[in-house]
Amino acid sequence: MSKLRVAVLGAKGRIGSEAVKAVEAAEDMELVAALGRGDTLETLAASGAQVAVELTTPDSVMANLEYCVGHGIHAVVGTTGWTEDRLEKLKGWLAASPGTGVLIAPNFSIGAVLTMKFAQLAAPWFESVEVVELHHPNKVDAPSGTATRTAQLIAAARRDAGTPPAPDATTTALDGARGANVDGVPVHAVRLRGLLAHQEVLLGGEGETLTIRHDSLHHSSFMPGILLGARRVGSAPGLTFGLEHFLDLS
Ligand SMILES: NC(=O)C1=CN([C@@H]2O[C@H](COP(=O)(O)OP(=O)(O)OC[C@H]3O[C@@H](n4cnc5c(N)ncnc54)[C@H](OP(=O)(O)O)[C@@H]3O)[C@@H](O)[C@H]2O)C=CC1
Ligand SMILES: O=C(O)C1=N[C@H](C(=O)O)C[C@H](O)C1
Repeated sequence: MSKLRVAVLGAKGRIGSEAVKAVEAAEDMELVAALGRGDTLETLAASGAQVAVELTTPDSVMANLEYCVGHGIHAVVGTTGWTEDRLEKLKGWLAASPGTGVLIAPNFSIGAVLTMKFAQLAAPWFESVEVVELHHPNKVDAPSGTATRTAQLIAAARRDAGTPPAPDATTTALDGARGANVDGVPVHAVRLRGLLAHQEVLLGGEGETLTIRHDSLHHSSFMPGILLGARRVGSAPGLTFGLEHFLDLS
């Protein structure tokens, strides 16, 4: 059987360099290109890549995806920075390139995907809910893509269930003290040397609390999800948002 031809964008980065090794080690894949900043995207088409794994930066991801989708190259995207405007633009490119698939995964680790699922399930049952994400200090964006997605899923679950807003008597606060407001859910971002990627969802009700915590201790935690995404994205034309859709968890 012929191998899946995979390219990695952001190949010298923290997660991209790990993805290069994972693709090289996968028996059903061939690494056909490994691009860093400044490398020409024409290498992608010339390499015959079927799937591009996009692990760059929020300022680079859109141009890379426009090229990939325009050339019928499926994409598995871990890069953060997704807004409604950006998603709409991407959907427009995909509409003009039927058959091409893009997976955007706010988090590729199974534990993080399950954290989001568990949080969604628990959210309507507690009066209060807040999200705390903790990352290495080299991360350029805050809050993390995972925390943003988690808060959005929590907010939707509470809206659907008719759960009232969480109680909060704060009348005076230093800027930022109550975190960022993501769809009504406070999200707090910690940056600390020694950490990689961690998240807690704190839920509180009368006389009880529930904490859902996930820790990525090494970039290897993201690799099975990336490889799964690369194998599946070609059979999922259009936009898939969240790895849970390829894990039958949606
Ligand atoms: N979804 C998930 O599970 C995960 C997502 N991430 C996300 O992935 C992204 C990368 O994270 P991380 O590896 O820590 O960041 P790094 O800064 O370590 O890596 C990004 C790499 O991309 C390179 N780059 C920038 N622009 C381009 C371009 N146009 N073409 C090719 N390469 C480019 C950068 O080069 P230079 O240094 O020269 O700028 C750098 O080497 C972030 O958005 C992060 O949040 C990270 C881990 C897991
Ligand atoms: O930058 C990181 O490191 C990570 N980024 C993603 C995010 O913003 O959610 C995924 C994971 O948290 C690691």
